[in-house]
Amino acid sequence: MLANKITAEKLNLYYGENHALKSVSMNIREKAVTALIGPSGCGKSTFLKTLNRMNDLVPGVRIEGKVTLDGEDIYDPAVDTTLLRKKVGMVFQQPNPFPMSVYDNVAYGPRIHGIKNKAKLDEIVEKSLRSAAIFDELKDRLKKSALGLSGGQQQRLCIARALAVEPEVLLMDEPTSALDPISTLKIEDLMAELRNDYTVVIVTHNMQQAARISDYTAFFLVGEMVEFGTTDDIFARPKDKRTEDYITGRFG
Ligand SMILES: Nc1ncnc2c1ncn2[C@@H]1O[C@H](COP(=O)(O)OP(=O)(O)OP(=O)(O)O)[C@@H](O)[C@H]1O
Repeated sequence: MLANKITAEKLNLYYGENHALKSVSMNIREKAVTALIGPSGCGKSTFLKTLNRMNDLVPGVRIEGKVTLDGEDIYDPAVDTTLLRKKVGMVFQQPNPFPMSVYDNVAYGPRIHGIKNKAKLDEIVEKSLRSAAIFDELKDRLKKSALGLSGGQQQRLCIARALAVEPEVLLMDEPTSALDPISTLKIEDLMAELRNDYTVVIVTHNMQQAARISDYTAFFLVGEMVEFGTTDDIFARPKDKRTEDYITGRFG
């Protein structure tokens, strides 16, 4: 059994009157891929965003309960959210490179965190692009605009950008849903590599993808976390009838 990296305890989240997360408790294991699955609007993205306090930015949001990272309460008022988001990085559904060069996209985070030395930045940019399996494709285009890349390349660049600040956890919100099948495969292969060094939590609509790439799976339904287990168990031996109905395609 792997160690717990993140623990959510009785987490409730309200967007105004909308009770979007209902007493969700979950242990997210270190250096493993955890997939969040469930029908549209069930709270997967909302839960994902509670893990680096991205929902704090939503007006009218109310959060109760606890989330700990390595045992520390991330909702403690003393927590610096910039440092939290450095540790817990995020990749979104639509690739969103900044309108600047490939190099500057990856160097952006390290620069913000105070790294100015050119040789050090060069090293970080190369290492991050390599980790995102895109260095060879882009090594001759580092000074070119990131907006000229294909969607799949942009998404791997965004992963490199997230890795450049040396996060411990990577949150991915449907990172392949805007990509073609070949780019999707590249990102899935990449995730298999990333699990060696990072704790990865991914929201996916695609159950085959969850089954292929994740070690653990959590099934959400209308704001509740219905079932959590190893991906093998959730797909082959679901305990809850609602999980079984969903994974066998009876609803959703
Ligand atoms: N910023 C927001 N403000 C108000 N309500 C929101 C906001 N984001 C999400 N919601 C609501 O919270 C509920 C859960 O949404 P969420 O996006 O977490 O679901 P999801 O499972 O990720 O859905 P999808 O698979 O369609 O992305 C929905 O009822 C949604 O309308």
